[in-house]
Amino acid sequence: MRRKEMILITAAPVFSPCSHLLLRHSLHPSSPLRHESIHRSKISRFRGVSAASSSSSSLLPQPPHRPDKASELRALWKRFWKVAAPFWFSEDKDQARLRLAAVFALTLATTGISVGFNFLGRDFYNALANKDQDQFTKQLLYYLCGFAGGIPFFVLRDYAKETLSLRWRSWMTKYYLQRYLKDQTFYKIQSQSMIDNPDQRIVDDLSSFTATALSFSLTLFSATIDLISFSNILFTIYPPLFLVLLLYSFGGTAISVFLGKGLVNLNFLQEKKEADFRYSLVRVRENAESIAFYGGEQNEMQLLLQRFKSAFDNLTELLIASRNLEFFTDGYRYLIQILPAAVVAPMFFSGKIEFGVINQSVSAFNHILGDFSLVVYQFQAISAFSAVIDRLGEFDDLLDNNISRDPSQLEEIELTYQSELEPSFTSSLLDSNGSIQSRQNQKLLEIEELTLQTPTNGTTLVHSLVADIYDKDHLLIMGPSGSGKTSLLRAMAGLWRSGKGKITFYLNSQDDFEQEKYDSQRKRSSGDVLFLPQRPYMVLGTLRQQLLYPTWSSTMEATPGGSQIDGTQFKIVTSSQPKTDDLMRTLENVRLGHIVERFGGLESLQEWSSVLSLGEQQRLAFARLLLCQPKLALLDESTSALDEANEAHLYQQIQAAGITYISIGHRQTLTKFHNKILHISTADPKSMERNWRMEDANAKDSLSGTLSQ
Ligand SMILES: Nc1ncnc2c1ncn2[C@@H]1O[C@H](COP(=O)(O)OP(=O)(O)OP(=O)(O)O)[C@@H](O)[C@H]1O
Repeated sequence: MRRKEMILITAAPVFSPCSHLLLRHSLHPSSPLRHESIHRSKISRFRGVSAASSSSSSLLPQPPHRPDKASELRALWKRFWKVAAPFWFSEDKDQARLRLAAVFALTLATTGISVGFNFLGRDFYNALANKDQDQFTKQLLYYLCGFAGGIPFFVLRDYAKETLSLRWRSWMTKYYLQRYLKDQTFYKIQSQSMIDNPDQRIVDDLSSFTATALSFSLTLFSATIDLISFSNILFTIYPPLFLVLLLYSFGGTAISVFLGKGLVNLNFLQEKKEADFRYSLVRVRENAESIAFYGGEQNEMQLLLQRFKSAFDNLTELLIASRNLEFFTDGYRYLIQILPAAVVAPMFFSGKIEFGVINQSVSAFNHILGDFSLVVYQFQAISAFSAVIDRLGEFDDLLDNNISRDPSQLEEIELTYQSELEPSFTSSLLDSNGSIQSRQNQKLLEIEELTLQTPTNGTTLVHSLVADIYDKDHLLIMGPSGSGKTSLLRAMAGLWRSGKGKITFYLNSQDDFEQEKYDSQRKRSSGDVLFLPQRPYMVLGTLRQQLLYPTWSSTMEATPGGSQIDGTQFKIVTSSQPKTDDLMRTLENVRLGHIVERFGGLESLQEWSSVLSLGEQQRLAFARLLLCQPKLALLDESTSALDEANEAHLYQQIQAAGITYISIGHRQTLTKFHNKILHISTADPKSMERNWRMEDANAKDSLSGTLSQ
């Protein structure tokens, strides 16, 4: 529900004799308001069902069974409160409550002004009917003064409401983003298809929630005040008119609920189909090069048209259904204009009331009917709002980690970070010129009896892995495709917890350990561990930002409107930011110096994943690694797109920088940059045998191995 609707319900019947036309306009198919209603409407029984990405919808949990309407309403109210409450108890609560009080006060004032206009209207028409020119001029003046004094209250009420809604949205956006990006929740949601379209919930649903929640509360408030003020007027004029009004509004509500029930479902489907269509277009954009190489335009065209047609067909049905409903609702609205006049006219004819009272009763009737007919007028908006509450409530539960873990899963991998141990172990390592040296090193990583499973179906990938990684150890993980190499890195990064066993990192940064909650995200972002995926992630930004990612980021700005969510959680705190010279030198070190000139400097803004080759992107990722200088680097086939000479060069660079690394790779040429090799074979689901073997990279004979591949 939007601003225009609020005015229509509370003020329009008095301000304009053509209020019904305005009201009708707000629900006209071409009205933006109506469009939004149609576009967003869904029903709560569809909770949990995808509203956009068709690709994920089938994986989503089925909607829970709802026993009856009363408990459904209670659950909806609980969800509403859970989503709405935090802002009003946040650090910004004083400002928020003050502003809310101002909005309510202005609403009260506008209702008072409406009542005043109701009486002005009566006297105005009485003067007209009595041909009393002096009185008429006086009333006309009063009316004009009333407009001049009253209109600012209506405008200010709407402005105050909109700004409060924006403030609320801004706070909630930050609140949701903070939890979404915390503890890799965004990754769990995506990789396990927990809910559909979190992005849509953060952008559209939050915006719609704050605006509608505020509008609905104000509408209910002003409807109650209106009801009290105008019922009195109407009752004083003619009590039976009040009875007619009650019958009319309750009957109208029941009929429109009955006629409109199919519409809600169609609205829900419309949103999903439109989102599917939009999603296919986004995929064409994202995969433009692959599609162009394949020459797959025809297939894409067919798919796109198919999805559009599906949306089109549904919209056609929806328009027919809403047309049928409008036959009733439009009639309902028009009849209001003559019904009260028809009821009180006999009293006017018999001289019991004056002419102006007819206008007054029409106006009061309109007001009260508007209050009683909220369901008729706002049918689509109410159902859309209940769906928004459901979607946000579901998201909120997930972000609170209430449903992120499968309760049937009793065990999970334990991932801990401890301060570093005293150097106590002598390990062998390969130095840059290829000879083996022995020296005392610190243990950086310990893996104890790790059994790793896939999160969605619990397939075991690795059985009882035991491994120790010491400072300057370089481990290469090898194995057939799909055996679980990347998944092992996922477990080390804390992304996957399914399985059992223990992974312990021994890293320094004593200060960090004083913090109460110490999570893997913080550890990794503190620069101790850096992960390089096979396909490097290019952020949206300049070349400088590419190089600084993810170790250094710009400080978060204050929330608009002054709300004070702590934005520092994701601020990355490490050593001071590298200077331009360091960045240039590092680019030279990874043989990318030429791109600075090619793209016009470090501040150049490009779509980097498109303008750099995959090999160049992998070199850029190594530049990040060299700048960040982590204690431990996890490299997932991060040189797969490079020629052997470049690959060797990069490994020499990170060895020279003293970085300990664990790599995944298929090429035999990689072995010379590692001193340990972990061979993983595809796990046999029927066997509990270990499916891995650790060996010294220099014991070349054992590379033929005994493992079945
Ligand atoms: N989110 C997931 N849910 C369930 N299974 C998954 C998931 N992600 C990956 N898998 C499965 O886990 C297995 C191991 O995947 P992983 O990516 O670790 O293999 P890999 O050894 O790195 O393969 P490659 O060498 O081809 O990159 C695969 O069979 C894959 O299909």
